[in-house]
Amino acid sequence: MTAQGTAAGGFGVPEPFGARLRRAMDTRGPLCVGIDPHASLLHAWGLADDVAGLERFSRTVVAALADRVAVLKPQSAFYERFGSRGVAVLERTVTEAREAGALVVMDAKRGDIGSTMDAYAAAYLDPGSPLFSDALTVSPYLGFGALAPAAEAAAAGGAGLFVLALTSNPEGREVQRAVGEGGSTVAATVLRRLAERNAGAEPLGSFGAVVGATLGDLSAFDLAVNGPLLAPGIGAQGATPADLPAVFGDAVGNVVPSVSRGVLRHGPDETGLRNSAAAFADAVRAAVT
Ligand SMILES: O=C(O)c1cc(=O)[nH]c(=O)n1[C@@H]1O[C@H](COP(=O)(O)O)[C@@H](O)[C@H]1O
Repeated sequence: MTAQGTAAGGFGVPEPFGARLRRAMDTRGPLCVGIDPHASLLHAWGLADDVAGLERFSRTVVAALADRVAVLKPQSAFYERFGSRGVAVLERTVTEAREAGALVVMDAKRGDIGSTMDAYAAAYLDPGSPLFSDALTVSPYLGFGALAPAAEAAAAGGAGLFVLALTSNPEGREVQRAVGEGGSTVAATVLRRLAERNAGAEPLGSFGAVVGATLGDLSAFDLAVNGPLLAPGIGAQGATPADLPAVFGDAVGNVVPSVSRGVLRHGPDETGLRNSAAAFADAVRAAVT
């Protein structure tokens, strides 16, 4: 069975994302590398800030890492800024990364009313779509329930969601730690709703939370959502793999630590990218075991 397994639930039934991710984490280690083609990185790699540069950058990251890291996470914004030709590069990047064995989390942070979420789900979570990805980052700030069409499409297509809960940036606090009608913080409500969605899933639910590695002690929050915890903020934003046990406590085994610029700055040399990802992966293993 590859990372893109299709038949664990019986012929024609896609294997759930959570199960595929758990296997990838166990065999490759849990690291996620973000593909964020900033203009400054294109320049640093000796590439032009144009569609050809974008394509070369993306192909290099995929060639260097898709056969070894559990997850690659392209950031849609850096492709969208080139219009339809940039989105075409994003499509090829997703396809090539998946063919090479990585799971792809599309970082597009979509979130809207339910009827519009249906269309976002068709774009990213329908296996027939050119942008189909193993999982999608989504925003719950139009209400967790508004994400239901995406959750249903993900379940039907063997894909997953990563719902913003406690983001890595300092500005997130005012929204995410605000206390809602029931007396819980917004983030605690998101986490509780994820736990409900993932109840009974084995070995891991398909509905994850985004929880920044930069946030320090999170013991006030119940991170036991029976789903993956995508943890950006390692590298350029200042968190390190050594921070993970203190931030995530007992949930650390379900953490997918995510690094973008911290790895990408070692390109365009493929060996440089591989060595950097391997060093992060080793540091994660040392911190978590
Ligand atoms: O959903 C995300 O991936 C995400 C959530 C979050 O809370 N913080 C965060 O930085 N991210 C994304 O993770 C990546 C971080 O990039 P680096 O700071 O270069 O490692 C960017 O693509 C961000 O958009």
